[in-house]
Amino acid sequence: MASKFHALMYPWFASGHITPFLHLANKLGEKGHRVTFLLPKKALKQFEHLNLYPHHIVFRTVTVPHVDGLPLGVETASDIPISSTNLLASAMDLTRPQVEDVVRALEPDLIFFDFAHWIPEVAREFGAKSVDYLLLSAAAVATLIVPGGCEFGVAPPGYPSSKVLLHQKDVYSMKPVANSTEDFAALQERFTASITKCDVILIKACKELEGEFCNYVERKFEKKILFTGPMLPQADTTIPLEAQWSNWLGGFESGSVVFCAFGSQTIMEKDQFQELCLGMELTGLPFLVAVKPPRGTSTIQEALPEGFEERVNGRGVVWGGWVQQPLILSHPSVGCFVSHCGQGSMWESLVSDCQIVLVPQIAEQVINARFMSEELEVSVEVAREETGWFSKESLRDAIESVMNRDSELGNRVRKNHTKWRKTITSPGLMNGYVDDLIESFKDLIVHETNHD
Ligand SMILES: O=c1ccn([C@@H]2O[C@H](COP(=O)(O)OP(=O)(O)O[C@H]3O[C@H](CO)[C@@H](O)[C@H](O)[C@H]3O)[C@@H](O)[C@H]2O)c(=O)[nH]1
Repeated sequence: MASKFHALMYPWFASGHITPFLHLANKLGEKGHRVTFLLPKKALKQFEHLNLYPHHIVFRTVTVPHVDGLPLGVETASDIPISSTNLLASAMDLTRPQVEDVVRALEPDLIFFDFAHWIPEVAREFGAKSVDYLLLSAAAVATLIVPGGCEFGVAPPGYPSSKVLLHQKDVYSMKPVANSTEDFAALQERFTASITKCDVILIKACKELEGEFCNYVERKFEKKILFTGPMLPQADTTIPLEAQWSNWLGGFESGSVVFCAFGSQTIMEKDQFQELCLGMELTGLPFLVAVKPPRGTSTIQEALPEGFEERVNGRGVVWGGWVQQPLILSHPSVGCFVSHCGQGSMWESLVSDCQIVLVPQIAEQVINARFMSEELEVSVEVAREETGWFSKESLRDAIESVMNRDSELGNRVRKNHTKWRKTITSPGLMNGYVDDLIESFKDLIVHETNHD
């Protein structure tokens, strides 16, 4: 083969997926490889600025067909509650003829995917190799994806941790991802088919951080597993933080502001959202909360607790739209990040200087949060009741435990966080992983696939 390859990327229609696929595309583009990046029409505007190598990375759009049950015009997961994932995934399945046309015309060497479980068949038909890119921590793959999985509270033989487990009390986190058991089963089948049929599994994990989990996953799958290492984006210096936030944050002392965001998909129940606001108020600290309006409301304003705005006026803002999270996390005034621990946010929190408080929403985020809090000891997880509810007091206590300068726990997580940040940002580590990955991809392209 030529020394440079051509990869097609077709990520799940969600910003938590499109963004990290683009980070990988940039690493390949930086080394001179070509990438054709497929995404829904509406998503193009939101993501094209993340393409740092336009000479090497070219976008193509697909039209997302309508599926009964989805509101008209829906193209990405941010437009729907997470429980409707299966419907949008069915719409993605209907794009297969469009994808086949692109593959037929462009003849890529590799196709990267995650949700489109039929990609391995398409790839094989047109002589490409398929890479299932799992945007999950190795711990989440070990507990939720490997054959057999994990029972509540029980570590299977050889599983590397007695702490990073789901327990009966986490059952709340299993509910939001599907409307019914059939939907849940359909999603699981999708992942199993992807893993079984692809040529290689690529996991967005770093052996320095999750070594034992990486080893466990490698032992459990009967196929080649690659790890991306710290797939950190290059800082985008072309777009500064919006003035409204840099001005507002600039009015507070260094490290004093609590920033809270729950990713692109979380929609909270209204009472839990109000409790979150009240917990922020109880801390007495300045805060910026950027989350979607809760279920059943169309604006944040209509959902706020009684009298809240007047009481926190000048020190607290609750915002219902998108903010530039990485830039906010690197603002000197921000000292604490209250996060749902989606994988993108997990990495962004690790490379930031902020203290980390975790409020996971779905099972995979619970595993990430346990890994961060119990194994690495870089964060604290907010305590929940048996019902899954978290109180304003438990949120306040968790924030105080890391923000209080005299707190032993706060100092411990700060010290551990500093150590891990240095490890994952150490010079040469990321580039070494990228070079190894590229060699593995080249090997894959030249060798015959040896499974059916
Ligand atoms: O106002 C916002 C909200 C989010 N982000 C960014 O959006 C990304 C969010 O990604 P992530 O933290 O992974 O959360 P989700 O959007 O919730 O991601 C989905 O996809 C992830 C990757 O599979 C999973 O780990 C999560 O559980 C799943 O909810 C991050 O880069 C954030 O910086 C912003 O820039 N501004």
